Amino acid sequence: MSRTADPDDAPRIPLLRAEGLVKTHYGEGAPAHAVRGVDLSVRHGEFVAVTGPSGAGKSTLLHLLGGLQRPDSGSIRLDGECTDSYSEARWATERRRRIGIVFQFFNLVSNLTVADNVELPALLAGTGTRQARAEREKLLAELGLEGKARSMPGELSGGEQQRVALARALVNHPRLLLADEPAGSLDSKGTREVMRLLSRFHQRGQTILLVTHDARLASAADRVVSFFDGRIADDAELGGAPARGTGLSGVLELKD
Ligand SMILES: Nc1ncnc2c1ncn2[C@@H]1O[C@H](COP(=O)(O)OP(=O)(O)OP(=O)(O)O)[C@@H](O)[C@H]1O
Repeated sequence: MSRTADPDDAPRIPLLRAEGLVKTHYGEGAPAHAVRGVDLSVRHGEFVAVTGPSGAGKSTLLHLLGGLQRPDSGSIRLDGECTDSYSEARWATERRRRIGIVFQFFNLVSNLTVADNVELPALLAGTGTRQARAEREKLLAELGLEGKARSMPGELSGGEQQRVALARALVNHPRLLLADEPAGSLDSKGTREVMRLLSRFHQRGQTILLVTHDARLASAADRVVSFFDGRIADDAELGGAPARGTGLSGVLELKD
């Protein structure tokens, strides 16, 4: 049965707690044991990078954590609340309200303007038109896209599209931002922009779980979870960073 956390417990309860997650994909060939028993907690305000080689199971893990796929076994708690019995509709609601997601290929709605792409999740979450517009304007200005509100996604560069996707993911002030290879299809300039923005939002308290195969990008996080063959091989706080979110040196050194 799902349990809503006592607000007094909030600082001690992880924002996300996954226990014993297992997921096998059954496709045309042999079954792919993508996630083979993963325990992972993410505290409020953390910036966690999940890194590892191609095929290690990173994206599958992110999909499980965002309710885009269901685990074969194991459970996920959000803010202390068990999600095991969530329906698809409930997960969709949670993704609008508590979990923002950005993907490698942006997944913007191609026939909606930039403004509408960003506003839509706010309207779907029940935010009034005026407030949704205000949130959209604030985010687009913050992300350097104020002149692009009336553009269509196809008229933007990859980096700009990913910033729109980030605005869309953040418009409802989610507790958790999941980012699946957000720089995976960007050049080094776009990569730096996106990583700077993730760090900036993190410094303001945004909890982020970033999936990346790129160790340099992972160094922007304050904790790196190394994934290998469906399991966590290492889970390390990035000690020595002078302050939260400042481990960007590897990213900033990326050359065009
Ligand atoms: N929908 C699917 N159907 C069948 N097999 C899948 C599916 N999704 C993932 N897999 C397989 O599960 C394993 C883990 O894939 P996953 O995409 O989670 O890894 P990854 O670490 O994110 O890899 P990459 O960095 O290349 O994206 C791989 O063997 C992959 O081929």
